[in-house]
Amino acid sequence: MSQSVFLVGLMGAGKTTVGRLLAKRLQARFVDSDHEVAAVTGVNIPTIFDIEGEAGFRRRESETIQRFSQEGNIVMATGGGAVLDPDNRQCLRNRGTVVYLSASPETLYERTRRDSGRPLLQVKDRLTRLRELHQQRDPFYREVAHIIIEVGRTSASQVVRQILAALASDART
Ligand SMILES: Nc1ncnc2c1ncn2[C@@H]1O[C@H](COP(=O)(O)OP(=O)(O)O)[C@@H](O)[C@H]1O
Ligand SMILES: O=C(O)C1=C[C@@H](OP(=O)(O)O)[C@@H](O)[C@H](O)C1
Ligand SMILES: [Mg+2]
Repeated sequence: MSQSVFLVGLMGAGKTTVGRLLAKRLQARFVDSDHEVAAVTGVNIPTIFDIEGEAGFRRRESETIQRFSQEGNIVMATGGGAVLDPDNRQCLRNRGTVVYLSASPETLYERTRRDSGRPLLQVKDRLTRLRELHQQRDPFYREVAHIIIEVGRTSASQVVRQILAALASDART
């Protein structure tokens, strides 16, 4: 495979988990954009939000996406908000195959239960926040995606199998 694969979707959809497994199966390099942003700054995502605000984090995220999407043969897990920036959407759409891992807010709620690493979910009513984010972002995920996978009750390895099947019948790969 030389065409890169970019995973998009909300927090908890499984982009990081599935991306790592998918990269192994495709013998491609795995890149997690959050991980790269943290590596460059030397601090974790909540600390970047604290110091630079969400806007500072988004700038760093966009730089990371622009840089890594130029490489062929990678699997990249993007952060859930990467699609908010039209330049990011264009870049992802044009430089690889974009896979939207689509899940209900209820599923995302269950999966982000024990998490403290996502600043946007440090609120009292996490389910309402996830519903709002879903409503706001779902149209962007659908706009940018070449492939949409519903990930409700599917295990991560099943999701990988579904992506591989979809890639096999996709003209770009
Ligand atoms: N298909 C799946 N089924 C059940 N749990 C999953 C699945 N994919 C991921 N998870 C779990 O959900 C949580 C969030 O996954 P993660 O890969 O960090 O999502 P994202 O990167 O999209 O925010 C993790 O605890 C992970 O183990
Ligand atoms: O949805 C978002 O805006 C964010 C999602 C996170 O990544 P994951 O989608 O991997 O959790 C991370 O980039 C940051 O906390 C902001
Ligand atoms: Mg992630």
